[in-house]
Amino acid sequence: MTAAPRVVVHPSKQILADAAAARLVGAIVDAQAERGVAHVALTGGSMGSAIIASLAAVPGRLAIDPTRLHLWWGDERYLPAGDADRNDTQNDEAGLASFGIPAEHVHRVAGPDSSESPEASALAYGEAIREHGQGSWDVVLFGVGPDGHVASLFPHHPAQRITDAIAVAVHDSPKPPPDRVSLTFECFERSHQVWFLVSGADKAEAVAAALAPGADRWDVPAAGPRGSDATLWLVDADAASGIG
Ligand SMILES: O=C1O[C@H](COP(=O)(O)O)[C@@H](O)[C@H](O)[C@H]1O
Repeated sequence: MTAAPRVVVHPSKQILADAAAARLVGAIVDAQAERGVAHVALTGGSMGSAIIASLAAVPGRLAIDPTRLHLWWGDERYLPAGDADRNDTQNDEAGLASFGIPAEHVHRVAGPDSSESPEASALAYGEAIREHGQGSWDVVLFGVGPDGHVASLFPHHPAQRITDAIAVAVHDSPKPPPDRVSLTFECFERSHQVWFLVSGADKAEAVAAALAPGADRWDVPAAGPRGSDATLWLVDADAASGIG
């Protein structure tokens, strides 16, 4: 059973980031109270870093026990560690380290400097997720591209159709860089909460398409993921402008 999408519109990108950060603190604190340990999948892109930056200003963040929080990425660009175009680098630059989470709890996807191929990196990441044995994600954060992509799952891309795998190598990405690693839809399906963080008029068409009745994830990947407890579209007014 999954939760139907619920849309929450915010006046601006900054208010969206700030409100989503406060909501994330609450979700992590609740997960730690209910399940002991919280596992959160972060996202790259503009909103992925905006929420990290806003988290640093949430007073309640001190209610989070950083030793019982594990951070992962829903996808990563297959680039060397520290490369400016990596999602984790951009999240680091937004202030990730300020939360004092043990480095071994920040699970980074291996790049070409430490893995033989995107396939080997995807396999290793999947193994790491399996080793942590978490039954499901407490929160998965998604940005949404103008084409409706989420993580590195793009419209009509064969990586969407990989099953029986936690993570997949993505080649020929329509958005540079061409090689990436992404968690699969099958992996994302094991989520308590799925949140789509979307800002900007350039995303309005994708938001409307993903929320349209009968939307197919093959055409609009953002139509796919849903949480068992909540599926939230946290958007600003510009991104919501196409919703009927
Ligand atoms: O390439 C990517 O794009 C998406 C969306 O990014 P945005 O800047 O348009 O919000 C992002 O969520 C994903 O992690 C990243 O690899």
